[in-house]
Amino acid sequence: MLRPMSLLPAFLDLHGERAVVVGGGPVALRRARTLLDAGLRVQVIAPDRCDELAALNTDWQPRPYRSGDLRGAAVVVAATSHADVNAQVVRDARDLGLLVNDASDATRGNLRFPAVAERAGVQVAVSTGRELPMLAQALTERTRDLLPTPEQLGTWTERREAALALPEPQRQADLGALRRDIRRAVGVPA
Ligand SMILES: C[C@@]1(CC(=O)O)C2=NC(=C\c3[nH]c(c(CCC(=O)O)c3CC(=O)O)Cc3[nH]c(c(CC(=O)O)c3CCC(=O)O)/C=C3\N/C(=C\2)[C@@H](CCC(=O)O)[C@]3(C)CC(=O)O)/[C@H]1CCC(=O)O
Ligand SMILES: NC(=O)c1ccc[n+]([C@@H]2O[C@H](COP(=O)([O-])OP(=O)(O)OC[C@H]3O[C@@H](n4cnc5c(N)ncnc54)[C@H](O)[C@@H]3O)[C@@H](O)[C@H]2O)c1
Repeated sequence: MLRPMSLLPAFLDLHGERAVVVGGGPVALRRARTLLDAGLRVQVIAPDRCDELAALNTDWQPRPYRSGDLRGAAVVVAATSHADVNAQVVRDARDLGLLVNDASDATRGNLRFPAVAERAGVQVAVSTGRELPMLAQALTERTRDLLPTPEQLGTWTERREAALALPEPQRQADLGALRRDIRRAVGVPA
């Protein structure tokens, strides 16, 4: 069993960077979708791939993994059905100082994938610090209905910017009112 540990919660801007996903099954598919949604260019290296993965906009190399495949990548996912291949991918990625996720043994890599609820750029991501993906999934499902609409977000952003431009004490007063409105909308005490 995976020893629970707290990880660094962080959101990475990797738009335009290259990701290499080794493997072409359902797990590689999930990771490829996540990486594409975050604006990365995704290369898939696998002798065969599932139909849904074929439908995505990736650069597919239809062959087994070779050391050297990771040059120029920012993020690497090892998601083959062979633990020894995944281990080699992780070693190569770590030698290059890259972010790497090992689908067969999360503790070997330095990158875990959270469950995510998202609307209009607001993202709530859950990691359980262990392997309980169904809990992470349930918590983000519960959160989804709390996410504001794009219209609410637009109004709140404009109110904040307007308040920041005001002199004190009006600035603090307007920011306080905005904070109360947001907390009420999300259902937490003001
Ligand atoms: C959140 C999400 C993100 C994502 O994957 O993109 C995610 N798993 C998701 C789905 C999912 N996972 C599994 C199935 C069953 C069907 C299948 O086999 O495919 C399904 C499908 C489903 O449930 O729909 C099985 C499974 N998962 C892991 C193992 C252990 C192992 O392989 O050893 C096993 C096999 C043993 C078992 O059944 O437990 C391990 C991990 N899964 C994690 C994340 C990380 C821990 C997250 C945490 O707890 O914090 C970690 C450590 C991976 C990592 O980050 O390295 C995504 C939900 C996305 C959403 O919201 O829709
Ligand atoms: N982390 C998770 O959420 C999670 C969930 C389920 C399974 N897993 C683990 O993830 C791994 C992949 O699961 P899956 O269901 O997608 O597997 P799968 O068997 O459906 O697919 C494996 C893929 O690896 C490719 N492959 C095999 N040898 C390769 C090589 N040498 N180089 C490149 N590609 C190669 C195959 O062509 C295939 O596309 C397994 O180790 C499984 O235990 C992780």
